[in-house]
Parts: sequence; C-alpha cells; structure tokens
Amino acid sequence: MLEGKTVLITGASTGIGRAAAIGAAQHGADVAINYANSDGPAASCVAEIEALGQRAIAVKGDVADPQTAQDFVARAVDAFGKVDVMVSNAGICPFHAFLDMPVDVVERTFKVNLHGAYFMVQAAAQQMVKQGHGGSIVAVSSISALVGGEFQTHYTPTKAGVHSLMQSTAIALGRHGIRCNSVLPGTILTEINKDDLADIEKREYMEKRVPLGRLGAPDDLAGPIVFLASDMAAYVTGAALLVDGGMYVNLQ
Ligand SMILES: NC(=O)C1=CN([C@@H]2O[C@H](COP(=O)(O)OP(=O)(O)OC[C@H]3O[C@@H](n4cnc5c(N)ncnc54)[C@H](OP(=O)(O)O)[C@@H]3O)[C@@H](O)[C@H]2O)C=CC1
Ligand SMILES: C[C@H](O)[C@@H]1OC(=O)[C@H](O)[C@@H]1O
Repeated sequence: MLEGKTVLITGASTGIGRAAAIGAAQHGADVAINYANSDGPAASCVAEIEALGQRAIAVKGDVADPQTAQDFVARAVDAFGKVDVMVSNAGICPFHAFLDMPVDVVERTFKVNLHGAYFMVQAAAQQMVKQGHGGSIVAVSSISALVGGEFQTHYTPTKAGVHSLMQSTAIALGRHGIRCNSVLPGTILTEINKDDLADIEKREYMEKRVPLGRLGAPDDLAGPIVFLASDMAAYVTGAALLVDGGMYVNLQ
C-alpha cells in the first residue's frame, strides 16, 4: 500500500510510532523516524525496517523545538529524495492532578504535543508543496480529544488541538493535493501509560470499558495509519478515525 513512498514518523522509537514505522515498511515504504531520547530502541527500529528490505534513518530531536521539524524533513529529503507521508505522533502524558499542576508540566506538554505537531506538519507540508505531487499527513490525536481525564487536564486539550489542526490543515492544503487526517487511539498499552496502568484496579476498569474486551496494542494502530497514509484513502481528508475497541461509544 505504500510502495515507493517515503514516510516520516515522529516519536517512533517505541509504542504507536514504532508500530506505524514497521507497518509502513511492511507495506513497501522507506521510513525516517524521529525520537527524543531512546537511542537503542530507535536503532533497533531502523534495523527492523532494514531487515524488511526497506531503507530507514533515525533522526534524534526534540519536537518542541521548531528547528527539529525543519532538520527532520531536510534529513529525510537528503536520504530518500522526497516526503510523501508525515505521521505526527510524538507525545507525552505526565499524569498529574489539576489543582496543583506545575506550570512547567503544562507548558512542556503543550509544547511537545501541540507545538511539536504544528511545526512538523508545517515543515512536511512545505516540502510536499515544493515537490508538487501532494501527500498525506496523519496525526496521532486521541479519544482524549473527545472526552476528559481527571489527571490529563493539560493533555486532553493538546489532543483536541491536534484533531483541530488536521481539520484546518485539510482545508489549507487540499488545493495542493495534501490530505490531513487524524487517528484517535483509545487506551493502548505503551510506555506512556505503563506506570498509570500498573494500578491493577484502574487497568481492569479501563479494560471493562472496551466492548472488544481488551486494551489496545501498538500494532492496532499500524493498519489504520497505513490506510490513511495510502492512496486507498485518496478521497479521505479532514477525517478523524477512532481506534479504541469501541471504548468511546460505551455509555452503558
Ligand atoms: N498509549 C495510549 O493509550 C495513547 C497514546 N496516544 C498518543 O500516541 C502517541 C504515541 O504515544 P505512545 O506510543 O503511547 O507512547 P510511547 O511513550 O511509547 O512513545 C512516545 C514516543 O514519542 C517520543 N517523544 C516523546 N517526547 C518527544 C519529544 N519531545 N520529541 C520527539 N519525540 C518525543 C518518544 O521518544 P523517546 O522514547 O526517544 O523519548 C517515543 O518515541 C502520543 O502522541 C500519545 O499522546 C493517543 C491515545 C492513546
Ligand atoms: C496515556 C493514556 O493512557 C492514554 O492517552 C490517551 O490519549 C488516552 O486517553 C489514554 O488515556
């Protein structure tokens, strides 16, 4: 589904981004991954993609810095000659209560999750417009764009923002043949919620909320992301796809 395409993915050393990177390679893409800290996992992601017969590079950089986006796109173009797909995925969720939320935790979460997505999407779009043959942008938002979380008051607005960013960029970039969509994962077992879900009572509660009967795995996102990235979704833009095992619709 992605034969001959160059796919860029932020935050792809672990979790959903990594699964999407490997999924893209399984579908024939060359892949550039961005990550912040995890050198070993980033290198092993590259090795896994190369073992599939595709090309891959890892570029370290903090998405909160707008320059990282310019550098990431430039490095991908140097390596592969073009950018066809940007998956904006990097994110953090340091769970914390609202009333004593530290200012720096709020600011950092906004900068990584929302500013980071904004500047990555903009840098990829600038390159796609220059190339002149369209492209696809997929942002990893969340079920949390639609519903709240007591310990996520700083996080859920960033995910609503990412969802909104895809709606507005779908309009701004449609004339260039660039499609912009988001995926809205439910609760997926990754590093981001390892500590939170170590609380067995909470984990069982979250599991019970899912009609499909289990929490998600990173691989559950790979297919939907590859689909939205691919030409199979040629007439899909401005859309938001819940990938949550049915959690959102489960009132009672
Ligand atoms: N897991 C879940 O239940 C859900 C997750 N999401 C979203 O999915 C996305 C991926 O998270 P997930 O896979 O769960 O978690 P992980 O913690 O496994 O992955 C996060 C990834 O983002 C990278 N990252 C973190 N901060 C930065 C930064 N400042 N600059 C560049 N890269 C960074 C990490 O790199 P490194 O390890 O090198 O720091 C890592 O590759 C996030 O946007 C999250 O909000 C949405 C809904 C549900
Ligand atoms: C990190 C959380 O477990 C995860 O993040 C989200 O976006 C979902 O709402 C889950 O709560």
